[in-house]
Amino acid sequence: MARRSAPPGSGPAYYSGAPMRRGALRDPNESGFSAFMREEIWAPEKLPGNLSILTGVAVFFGGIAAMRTNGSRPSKPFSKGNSANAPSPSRKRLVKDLTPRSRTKSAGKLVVAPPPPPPPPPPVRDQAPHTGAEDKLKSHAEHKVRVRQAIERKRSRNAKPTETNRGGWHAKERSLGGYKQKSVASPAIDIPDFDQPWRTTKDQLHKRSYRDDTFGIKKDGDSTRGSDVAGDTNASRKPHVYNPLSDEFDVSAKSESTRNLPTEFTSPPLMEGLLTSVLDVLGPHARPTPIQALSLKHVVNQPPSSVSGGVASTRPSDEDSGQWKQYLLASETGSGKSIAYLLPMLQDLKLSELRPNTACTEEVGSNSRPKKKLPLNPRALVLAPTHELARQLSSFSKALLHGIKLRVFCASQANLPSTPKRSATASKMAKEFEALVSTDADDDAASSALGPLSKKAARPVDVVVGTSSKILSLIKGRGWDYEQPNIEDTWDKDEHGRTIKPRTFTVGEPQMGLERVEWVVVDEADVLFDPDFQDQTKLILSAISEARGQPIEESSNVKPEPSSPSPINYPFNLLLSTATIPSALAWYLDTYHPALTRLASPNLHHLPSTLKTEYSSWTGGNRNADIERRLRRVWMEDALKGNDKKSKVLIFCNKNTKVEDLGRYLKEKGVANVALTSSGDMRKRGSNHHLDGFLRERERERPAVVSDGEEASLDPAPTSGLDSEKATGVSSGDVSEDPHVMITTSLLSRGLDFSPEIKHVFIVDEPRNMVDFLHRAGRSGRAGEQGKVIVFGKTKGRGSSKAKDMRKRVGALVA
Ligand SMILES: Nc1ncnc2c1ncn2[C@@H]1O[C@H](COP(=O)(O)OP(=O)(O)OP(=O)(O)O)[C@@H](O)[C@H]1O
Repeated sequence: MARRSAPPGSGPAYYSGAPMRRGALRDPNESGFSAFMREEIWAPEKLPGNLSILTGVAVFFGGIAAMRTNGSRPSKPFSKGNSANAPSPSRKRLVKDLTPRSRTKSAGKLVVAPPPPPPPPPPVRDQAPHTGAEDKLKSHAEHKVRVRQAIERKRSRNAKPTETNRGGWHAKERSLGGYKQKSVASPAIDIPDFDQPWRTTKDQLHKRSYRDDTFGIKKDGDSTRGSDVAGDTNASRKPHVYNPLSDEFDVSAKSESTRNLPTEFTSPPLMEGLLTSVLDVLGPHARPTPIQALSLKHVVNQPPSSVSGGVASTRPSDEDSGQWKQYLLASETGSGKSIAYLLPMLQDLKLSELRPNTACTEEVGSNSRPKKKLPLNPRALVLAPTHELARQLSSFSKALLHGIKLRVFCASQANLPSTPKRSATASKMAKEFEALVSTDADDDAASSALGPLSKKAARPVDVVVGTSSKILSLIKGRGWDYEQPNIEDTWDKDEHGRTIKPRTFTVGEPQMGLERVEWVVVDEADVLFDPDFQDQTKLILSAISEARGQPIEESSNVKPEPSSPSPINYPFNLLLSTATIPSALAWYLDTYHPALTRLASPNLHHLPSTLKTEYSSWTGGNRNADIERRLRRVWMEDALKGNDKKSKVLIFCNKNTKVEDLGRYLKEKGVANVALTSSGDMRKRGSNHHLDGFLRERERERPAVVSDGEEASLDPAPTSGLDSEKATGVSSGDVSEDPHVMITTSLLSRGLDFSPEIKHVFIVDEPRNMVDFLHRAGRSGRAGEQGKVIVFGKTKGRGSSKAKDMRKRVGALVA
């Protein structure tokens, strides 16, 4: 049967059409309002819902009305004994009552400001009969007063600092001859004058309240030393704030804050010649960094008024009192600690030289009977953990000595242990040294060791800089620590299987006397007093004490510890310098040097404020490829910024094998690089040429002007480190350009002053601890230069929690 077609305009079969509209059945005479009421309000299906809405609205408005009349205060007064009839306060009110009215943030904790004065009493009314209307009026007036007070409180919290609350939380940026720092002052904590240039920012203070009191001096058991800071102590007010890094750093709370630090290198006056050299090196507008200011104030012996590069008439007061100085200088990386310890030392050496009856030539101690004169007889020693650092420090010291003509000798010749096994270069150097020192007698011998000086210009060495092991071999003779294998099983065998008795090794002659040593600087003290290196360092210090006639006797009965210290008083000035105070160092100092004064900058244990932190995620594939990509991104950013020069990048790995692997990979990809491991051949050269292009280069040292105006060359080949000779033998990808990448381990993370061209530090392996991180990162962003540290890590999936934890820790270091 044929299907009937649907009528035109009809919908599909499932389409039911629009429902009939209500209005369709409406009485045409009914008004719109009554239709609305009938259909929307009174309609039986809507009535219950409408009634609940109405009830809700009524309760809401009723509640408001009730609160307005009775909410602010119990309608009936109640006493302690009558608390039963007290209205139960709302939770909001309860909280409000328990919370201090006004709070001020200070130094990372909430400092509770005194509560505001009580609200003014309500206007006095006539003693008229009490009516309900009057109660309402009264509560309304009180309510208005409270609202006004709340507004005022809010305003005062947001208010800009006034003159009396100068600084408040307002950070002020100042430019300081190369050092740009933010400054802030808060009346709530005791930090130095507002005029001091190295103030911390609000954020810094907030994040590290525990450090506010590390600015300044700490001298256990001696409150008089800090007499010029008397009254400044804020130890009692120090908030206890949890520091997530406290297991790694000493955040001891025993320091005092200090005021009135010098803001110029001239105050207190340095000797004229020394001041000129400092300004030559740093620039004419340079100002002391915080740690330098502390050193100028507390460690530098001011020259007597008769001296301004001329002749001193008296010894410095410290010497008169028979007190040897013991100071720890602690401040963040790149903040100028070298100058902070060199200035007091060099100035004092010069002053003692100018003194009548020159003490610098006297030998001290009861056993100072005339001995065989040794080639080196310095008055100061500077100990450094690596040869590279020793060379750089020696060059830097020389640059500071043009004006005062003291002589520095770098004891580091090659990066080899002091065993008889030496490379050809090293033994050649040793022979040269021995030949030089054996040709002349007495002090001239030492000066001849310093290079081709004419006899007229020859002077004894004043300062020796070197690694502990090198200095020990100068003191005790080359190979003093060489252990002759006595067990026959370890001896070599010839082709017939017979054991060959090893050649007896003769320990070399000592080359350095210690009787005249008056100053010892231990740079990177946290390394050199680390349990691994402590023995060597202490051996040198005891040897000096013995040579000066005051041998150190260690008590063997009780094992000393901070609670029962065993103070060691060395008969010379001892300066320790460090960017981090790990717990081990703090323990050592508390135990053996409880009287040592700690000078610390406000930014200690934080990254330099000019150093930005960035995180880079591994993609999950080839990590070397990720590093290469990031390197290229750095250079692309340089190009986009219009920089002609590609910035240099320092990459830190944990292991030598990783260094070599990454070096090879980058080389294959055409990225020229220097891969430097602790055992690399490049380090055996006895110079810093392997770091050329990466270390900060200063103007080549000017020849020293000797007393009669004659010029003489000071530089022996091994000590220079600033020579422009290009490094050879470095692994290089693209031979057409100098390497822009250096890959290394923590070996080079200590103390070295890298070039400002190093704008990026890559940390590709998780450092062992935060101390290590601070030192690695601190190779960039030095002396107020901009820098960036890029931390690589896994941000997703398994193993990412480690990276997250690392981020948290790094976050706590951000200044
Ligand atoms: N007052 C200053 N003004 C400008 N530059 C300075 C000042 N003092 C030092 N510098 C420069 O800052 C750089 C870093 O100095 P230095 O190597 O002494 O830092 P440091 O605190 O010892 O660092 P690290 O902890 O890494 O050893 C040097 O190039 C130095 O010349």
